[in-house]
Amino acid sequence: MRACSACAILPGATAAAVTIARRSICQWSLRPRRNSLNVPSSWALRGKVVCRVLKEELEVESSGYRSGVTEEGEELVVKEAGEAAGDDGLEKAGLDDVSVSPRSEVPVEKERKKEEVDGHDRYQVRNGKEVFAEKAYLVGVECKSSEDKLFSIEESLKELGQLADTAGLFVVGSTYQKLSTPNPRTYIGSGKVSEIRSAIHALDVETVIFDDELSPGQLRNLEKAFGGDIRVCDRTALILDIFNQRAATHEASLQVSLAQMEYQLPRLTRMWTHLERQAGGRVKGMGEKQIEVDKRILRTQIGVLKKELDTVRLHRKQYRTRRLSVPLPVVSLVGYTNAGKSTLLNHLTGANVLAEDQLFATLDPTTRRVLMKNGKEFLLTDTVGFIQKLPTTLVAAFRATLEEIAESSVLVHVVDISHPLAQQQIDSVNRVLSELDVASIPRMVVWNKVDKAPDPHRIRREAEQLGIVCISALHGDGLEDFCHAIQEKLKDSLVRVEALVPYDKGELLSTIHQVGIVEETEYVENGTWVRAHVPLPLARLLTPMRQQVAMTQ
Ligand SMILES: Nc1nc2c(ncn2[C@@H]2O[C@H](COP(=O)(O)OP(=O)(O)OP(=O)(O)O)[C@@H](O)[C@H]2O)c(=O)[nH]1
Ligand SMILES: [Mg+2]
Repeated sequence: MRACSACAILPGATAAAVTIARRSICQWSLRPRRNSLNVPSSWALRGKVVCRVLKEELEVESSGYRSGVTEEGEELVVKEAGEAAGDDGLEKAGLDDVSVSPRSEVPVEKERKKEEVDGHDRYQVRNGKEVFAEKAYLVGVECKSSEDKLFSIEESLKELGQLADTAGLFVVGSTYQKLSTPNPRTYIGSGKVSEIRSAIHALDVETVIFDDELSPGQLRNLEKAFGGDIRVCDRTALILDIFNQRAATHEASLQVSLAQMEYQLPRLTRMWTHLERQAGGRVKGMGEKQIEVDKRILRTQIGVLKKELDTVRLHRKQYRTRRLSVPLPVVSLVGYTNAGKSTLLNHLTGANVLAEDQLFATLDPTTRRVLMKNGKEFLLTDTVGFIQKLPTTLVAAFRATLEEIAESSVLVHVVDISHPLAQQQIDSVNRVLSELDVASIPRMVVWNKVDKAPDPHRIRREAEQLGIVCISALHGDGLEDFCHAIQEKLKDSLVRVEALVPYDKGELLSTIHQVGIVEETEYVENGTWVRAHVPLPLARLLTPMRQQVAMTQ
């Protein structure tokens, strides 16, 4: 099992240090120690408990109890210890800090209460794994200064709720505050902090999620202010957690790990502040030295990951070059997350890409061949969806994947027209695209999910006036019109070529007819002279034959 770097750096550290590390956001998952098995095998962290005697992976029994097996093969149920380990705990880590109770002593009633919220079972199956849904409380800030925001604070919080749900959390409440600028210490004002603290107690909240990226200092101060066992995280950490859960391929895992480590690096400090305080007068104590060591370890890991990613990307590039030898135009589907891109790819190509009503179902690009009724073909690529306030670390990490779309002949912007915030989603996709240097690629907008729109007839009329194709990727409506529109659009991206194709390259000539528009052909002594409009990959393939024509002119 791979250890979380935030945990892995801790062996040898003391109980109190681990307690604090536990409250920080784990490298690999937002809630690893409570309900996933992403803990190093020799470390079991639960509440304020550090147990080194448990070996093997741990199974969660309830939010308050974990079971495991000791090195002697004895089964244990570990329950949350009382208050922080204190100075004593600094010296001793391990079994001393753990309350051990036989399995039968687990208070079943309390356990059951914790397992349900409003009658819902908090154990849910996500991506084939059973996870325990923590209770989350959402917090947003509407800044008067930021007028360029596309989403209102209510809308943004609603989306944050969807993200939390996708990550497997139970949202039990939310609040927001209007400020001229966020408070540099706690992001929100002190009155709001107290209000949230009350809500935490009233609603039994376990995680507080902020809608914007918090600075390491703000995170630390908020955790301190909320006290106890409350985990504080931000939108970026939440999205990183979803990406981490979703990453299915080696490249996606590497990209997400890298983004998580880069997010973690400046935030490492907060694990050690408690220790520094405990150390009292001992300035330059263990905590201070340790943080440098930890940062160095993390930087080394980041370096290793970057190298590994470079290798993976080289393979992808080679694959792309090979694909270019298939002279078909590439059409890329882009759009807001959950717009229906994968559903469209699946319907058109019979592919089996995961498409579900969750955010960020797709992380890796998939390319499939589409054969149109008129016999012409193109390649269709499905890409990762966009979202407003996309974390910069993620944009950077996925830039290479998104670069795929820079090589497309046409970009199809898939819009969920049934969504109440369709226009805002369109604008934020356009914003991300403007950062990706794809302005020169012909673009086409398609309105999806018309079947779900409140007034499909009005939508269709509007689309017709704007020259936009309406489809229902789910039901397959309008796909013929869609393919036709793509073909028309592809013409914009075709390159005009004149080439002399030798007679022994007959297959190239038929490819030109198949994917391009032929204007004129003439049979001459050395081959077939052809003037046509062809997709860029084919134009590249024809380079030597085009040069021959150029030399004779
Ligand atoms: N009613 C209706 N639902 C649709 C349509 N197209 C897609 N959906 C649903 O919308 C949800 C999201 O579809 P996906 O294809 O996963 O969306 P996506 O754009 O690939 O999403 P990400 O991969 O997260 O970016 C799924 O539940 C689909 O069944 C449609 O035309 N009509
Ligand atoms: Mg998808």
